Amino acid sequence: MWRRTTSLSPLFSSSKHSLLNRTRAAYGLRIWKMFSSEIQNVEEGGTSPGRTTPFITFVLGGPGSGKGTQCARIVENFGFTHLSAGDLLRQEISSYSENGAMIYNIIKDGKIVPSEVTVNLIQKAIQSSENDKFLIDGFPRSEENRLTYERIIGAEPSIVLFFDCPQEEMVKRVLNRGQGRVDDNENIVKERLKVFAALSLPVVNYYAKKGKLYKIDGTGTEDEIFERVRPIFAT
Ligand SMILES: Nc1ncnc2c1ncn2[C@@H]1O[C@H](COP(=O)(O)OP(=O)(O)OP(=O)(O)O)[C@@H](O)[C@H]1O
Ligand SMILES: Nc1ccn([C@H]2C[C@H](O)[C@@H](COP(=O)(O)O)O2)c(=O)n1
Ligand SMILES: [Mg+2]
Repeated sequence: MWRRTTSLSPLFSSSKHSLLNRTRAAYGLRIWKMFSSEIQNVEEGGTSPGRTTPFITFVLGGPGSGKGTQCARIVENFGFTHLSAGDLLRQEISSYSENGAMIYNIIKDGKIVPSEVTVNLIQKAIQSSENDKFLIDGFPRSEENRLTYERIIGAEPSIVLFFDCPQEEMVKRVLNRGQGRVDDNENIVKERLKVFAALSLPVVNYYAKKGKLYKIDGTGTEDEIFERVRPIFAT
């Protein structure tokens, strides 16, 4: 069953104690320890020294469904830090890191990079940020991605957004993107769509069953789509 954006549960509470309870439910011990000084403060009823427990939103959708575009709007309006798994991987390629060549060879074929590589990049990015609200865009792309994240980070997302868009529209957007991405061509976009249907949709269904999924109609203008997203984050 899909969660509808019209029946929104409050995502951000003004009460520190309800934040504590909600994040306790959502996060496992390892990520909880990363933020332990703040937790102690909240439990003692003290004031926050600037860092709170993280609120993590996974952002899912097929290639060209508008994840990156809408994440930029959420960042502008709600102060999240945007971590695109694809961008983190592309940075590894452009910095000629140890895994760069391997990542390039996988991305150029529209396949999925080994989960540990991607999760380690996400973990580093979270740890090096001062923010406590993250959009993790394009992740998890597979059940294996999801399970590896849970194993390494020891946590689950607070919520999951899914941009639902017809294939023809996604293909049109990808082919018009004009950013010179090695995977933005007709053959590879077809492969990415197949990978999305076979490996990513099961993850979408998993979070729907857990009641964490917000399915958003990804058609229309960027503004129209953002007006569907806004109520999810508005207090
Ligand atoms: N509502 C929209 N209508 C038309 N074009 C759009 C819309 N939203 C985004 N675009 C354009 O479509 C292209 C793909 O959008 P975006 O990069 O946000 O998708 P994505 O889901 O992040 O894709 P990928 O998974 O391939 O990174 C971009 O050129 C973007 O400007
Ligand atoms: N969890 C992920 C995310 C991305 N990749 C690889 C494979 C994708 O085709 C490519 C581009 O990602 P995008 O920018 O479209 O989100 O990056 C992956 O292997 N695993
Ligand atoms: Mg993107």
